[in-house]
Amino acid sequence: MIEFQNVTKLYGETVGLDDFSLSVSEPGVYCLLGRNGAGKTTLMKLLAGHIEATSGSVCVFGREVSLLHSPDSVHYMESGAAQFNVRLETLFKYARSVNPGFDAPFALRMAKRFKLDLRKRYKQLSFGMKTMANTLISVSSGKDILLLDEPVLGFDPIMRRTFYDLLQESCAEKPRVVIVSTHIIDEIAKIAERLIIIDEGRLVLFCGMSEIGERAYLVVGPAELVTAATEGLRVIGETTAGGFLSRSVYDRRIPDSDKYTVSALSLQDFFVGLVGNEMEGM
Ligand SMILES: Nc1ncnc2c1ncn2[C@@H]1O[C@H](COP(=O)(O)OP(=O)(O)OP(=O)(O)O)[C@@H](O)[C@H]1O
Repeated sequence: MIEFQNVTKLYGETVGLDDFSLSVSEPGVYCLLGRNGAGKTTLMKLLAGHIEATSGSVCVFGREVSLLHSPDSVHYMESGAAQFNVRLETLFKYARSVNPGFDAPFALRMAKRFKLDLRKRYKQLSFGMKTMANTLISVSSGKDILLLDEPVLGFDPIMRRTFYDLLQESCAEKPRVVIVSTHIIDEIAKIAERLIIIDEGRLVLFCGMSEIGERAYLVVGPAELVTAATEGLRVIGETTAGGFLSRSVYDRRIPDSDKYTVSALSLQDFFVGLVGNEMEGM
């Protein structure tokens, strides 16, 4: 479906992606994580054919993507790019006329759930509502590959919950690849099936969410016992307080013990441990 092969994207001397390879072959929700400037938007723009790789290739359904061949199966709306001066109802009609696959009934259902007033002009919407309108048009696009760049930016917690429910409903109705980039990590963790982490333009991790649940955990207890129990394992973060050591581990599980506690690591803590510590050379 999607194939990045040794893709490097340079903006002058700045690295957007660096020898990046990734192969996505199954539908599902993919959570794309990376720090600011890691290359998430660059990845999406390359996939949508909005920019071209400096070297390497990007293919969608076996066809190489370029500025001249942007894939019809991909929907991507650059955040902040749109400044329509029309009512939302007109915008939906427009979306339908340029894309016959646009699922208008679903878009209307979503707008109702989001309490979005379709008679309002796009320009008059609040920041969160504009994101909502963009997100809604994207999810209703009917395309096989959806790229959602910060789709819940400016949403209140209730709207975010509504969005995740609707995305799940939409994917159940029509399975497809949905790549979601967000900094609100633990919320997307609840619905994503797979995880892509990039850092400084490079792929750091690509795995199933269940693997994180199995292999990422926290061990807390007396320092010498925790040190011994986690010896040889990949420790991605640690803190000490009063003779107690707390270690975040990404490796095989260790057995439970009454000498220390082993508990689940949130995706956010896992991400911070993995990427934050690597940046500091751990
Ligand atoms: N048009 C551009 N011109 C110059 N440099 C750019 C351009 N677009 C992106 N970059 C640089 O490429 C790198 C990756 O940027 P990108 O926008 O892909 O990151 P991101 O992961 O989406 O970040 P964020 O989470 O902050 O949105 C950054 O160093 C950024 O400054």
